[in-house]
Amino acid sequence: MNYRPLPDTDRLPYALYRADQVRRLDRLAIEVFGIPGIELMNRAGAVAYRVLRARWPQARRITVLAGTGNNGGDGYVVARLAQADGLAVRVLQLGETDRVRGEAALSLGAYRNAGGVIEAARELPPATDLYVDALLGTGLERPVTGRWAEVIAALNAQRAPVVALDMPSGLHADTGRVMGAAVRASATVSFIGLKLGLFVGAGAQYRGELHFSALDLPARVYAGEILAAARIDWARESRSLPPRSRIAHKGDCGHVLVVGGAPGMSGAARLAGEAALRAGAGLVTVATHPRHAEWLNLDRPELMVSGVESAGDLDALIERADVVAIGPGLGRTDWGRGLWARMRALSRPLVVDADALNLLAETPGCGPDWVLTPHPGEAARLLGVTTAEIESDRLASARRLQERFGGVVVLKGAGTIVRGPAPRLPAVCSQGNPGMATAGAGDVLTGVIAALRAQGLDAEEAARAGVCLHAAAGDRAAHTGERGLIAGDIIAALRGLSNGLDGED
Ligand SMILES: NC(=O)C1=CN([C@@H]2O[C@H](COP(=O)(O)OP(=O)(O)OC[C@H]3O[C@@H](n4cnc5c(N)ncnc54)[C@H](O)[C@@H]3O)[C@@H](O)[C@H]2O)[C@@H](O)CC1
Ligand SMILES: [K+]
Repeated sequence: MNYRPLPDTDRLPYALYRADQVRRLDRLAIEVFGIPGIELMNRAGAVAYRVLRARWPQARRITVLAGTGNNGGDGYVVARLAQADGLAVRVLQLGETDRVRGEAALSLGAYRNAGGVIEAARELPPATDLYVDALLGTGLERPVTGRWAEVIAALNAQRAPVVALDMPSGLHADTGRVMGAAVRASATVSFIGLKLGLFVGAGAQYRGELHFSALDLPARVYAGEILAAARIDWARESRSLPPRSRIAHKGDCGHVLVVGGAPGMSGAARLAGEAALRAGAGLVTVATHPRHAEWLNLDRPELMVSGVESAGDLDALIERADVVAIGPGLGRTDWGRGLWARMRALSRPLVVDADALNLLAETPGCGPDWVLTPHPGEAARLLGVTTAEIESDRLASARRLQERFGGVVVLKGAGTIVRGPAPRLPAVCSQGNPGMATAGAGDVLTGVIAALRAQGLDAEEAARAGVCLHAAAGDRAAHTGERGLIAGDIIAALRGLSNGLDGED
């Protein structure tokens, strides 16, 4: 992922918080642990300044865009430090400085006492090497409009790097929604707690390279706060993968049955099957339409294939399988409908994807041992809402899906969410890239989750690990470029990653 550790910034933590929670942590640090607010602000500004100096050491002219809240306060600290270092600094203010209160006012005073000047933000200076976005942080409370939106649009239209303090201004800290306009940052330096909105919604699009500092707050500040979600990545989730027994035989590594591949859509089932093999399943059978059953595994003979005319043909196959992945290329004709109807009636561990989800949307039901893997469009059909509604609060959408359909929900998209039954924390995957928006990538994920489930992980572990393995494999495949990345490239990266050979991207 887009993260380079720098001195003075911690490795990205796994805890994600909402804005109200981070405010509570702030308050606790100040009121209970006695760290003055201005001290926190000075630390925040200092960390951000070090990040920008380390990343853009050649920048001599720095322009700070400041709002009237504490985010602006952090910005004045950066301005003061840059000025003390002999850089050419301009601070452009949005909103009146006489509205600046509290710690931000102290910070403004310190900047002015050091000879700093504040200018009204009329237009962006034509020559600047770097911008600091200190307009809005977690205090964003309404859509960005008028002059603020114009300044943000101008910032996004120019070419100099932009370092956002705490959050890219205009990005909602809880949902990652763009509130009218948002700063497209080159880097974001976030403080105290990582905000959910940096990882869900448009977060990945707007945050740029991500840095974090807890500002040296004692661990006890965090002890009482239940996370809003956990960030997950392959480095961490790979730990749930059991080591292979030295005396394993193929039956010990699980048997996955993939059900799908209506005429014209055999590739989807084939991709899911091959992905399951590469993610370590001992045996994989593809149950598919008889029309192409004979040639489906011609170039992948390790896959077993069974042509099924109708649901009755499935029974013997189900008997031998540990996990069934149903949906890739299933279609919605009588053939696919019959197979889905048979599968949903059985209490087998299922991974439900693609057309099986569309059929589930037609006749809703609930399964305790299901992993559902909808993309936003399928999620919208399942909940009877629009895709835009799903996307406007992805975490809430995943919760509603889980409550309605049971099992574990994997809501795909940038920042894939894994949501098991409460009180388990929702998880947000911080790996993956837009190259993975390609035909068949979802089929690969289905195969991977089924393979991990078949190797003994429970539904939620398999969903979390599967999402991260798939995303890390996509990142690995994207080393040679996102454009033109195909599902087979993701499959090709699975094996190395699942053996710990290239665990971190
Ligand atoms: N002691 C603290 O509380 C610390 C706060 N920190 C910084 O403080 C930030 C939070 O500060 P605040 O709570 O003051 O909030 P912000 O500075 O994020 O913004 C609040 C101000 O912006 C205005 N505003 C909100 N939405 C707007 C919109 N759409 N258009 C125009 N104006 C809008 C509000 O009226 C208010 O004046 C954090 O993101 C972080 O950068 C850090 O300095 C660490 C310590
Ligand atoms: K900001």
